[in-house]
Amino acid sequence: MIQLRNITKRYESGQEALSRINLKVDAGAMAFLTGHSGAGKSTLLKLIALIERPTRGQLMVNGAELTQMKPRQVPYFRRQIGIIFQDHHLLRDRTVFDNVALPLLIQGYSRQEIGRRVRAALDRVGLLHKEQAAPITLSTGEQQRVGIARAVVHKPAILLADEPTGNLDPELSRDIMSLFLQFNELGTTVLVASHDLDLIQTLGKPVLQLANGSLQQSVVAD
Ligand SMILES: Nc1ncnc2c1ncn2[C@@H]1O[C@H](COP(=O)(O)OP(=O)(O)OP(=O)(O)O)[C@@H](O)[C@H]1O
Repeated sequence: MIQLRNITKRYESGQEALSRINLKVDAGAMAFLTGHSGAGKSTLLKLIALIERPTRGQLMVNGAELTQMKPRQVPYFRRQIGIIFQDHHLLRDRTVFDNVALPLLIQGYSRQEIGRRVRAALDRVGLLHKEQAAPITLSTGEQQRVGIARAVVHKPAILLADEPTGNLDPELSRDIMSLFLQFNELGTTVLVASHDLDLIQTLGKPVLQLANGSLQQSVVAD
């Protein structure tokens, strides 16, 4: 599903964020990505989502070779991916429903299909009763769950999360991680970057260690 071969990423500043990374994540597998601040976790997720391009190496995602992908193909490629950030980037002047509907509106779904899918995604994160609420009236954990609903509403094959529990207390962090485990159970390939070693080591999934742009374990089987 995801395969990196000898991937190096050097930013224009000259900073080498990743050095000759090899990684294979099977379809339907789940793993956590950890490492010190600046180790390259966000960069690795951005390469897989084609937010950044590698400097060298080969990167295959769901059968596509990303290094050769033309800019006009990128939006179609991204439909296979859901991304969750620590700061969930919700639109403050729209309801919860509208925030979650956004990816489907962009992809041209019918109003009826949007309603059905948005409610299914909100139900899955336990927030169906908040569909007409403004994001600002929700707790931080609820806002993060809206971000997760928005990331999964188009049923992506791959879910990427960058420090999704960074602002949450231990109990809420565990709830959020359980949601990712549930999506994985349903067949989604999931990669979560997290500093929270105490939590992620209890979840029964491989923990990949990035250190100074290098990765130790490199195969994640389903
Ligand atoms: N857009 C950028 N331009 C230049 N350098 C960058 C850019 N983004 C990241 N870097 C550098 O690349 C290295 C890896 O950064 P990255 O954000 O991937 O690490 P991280 O492991 O996610 O860190 P954190 O846990 O602090 O979020 C760092 O040295 C960072 O300063």
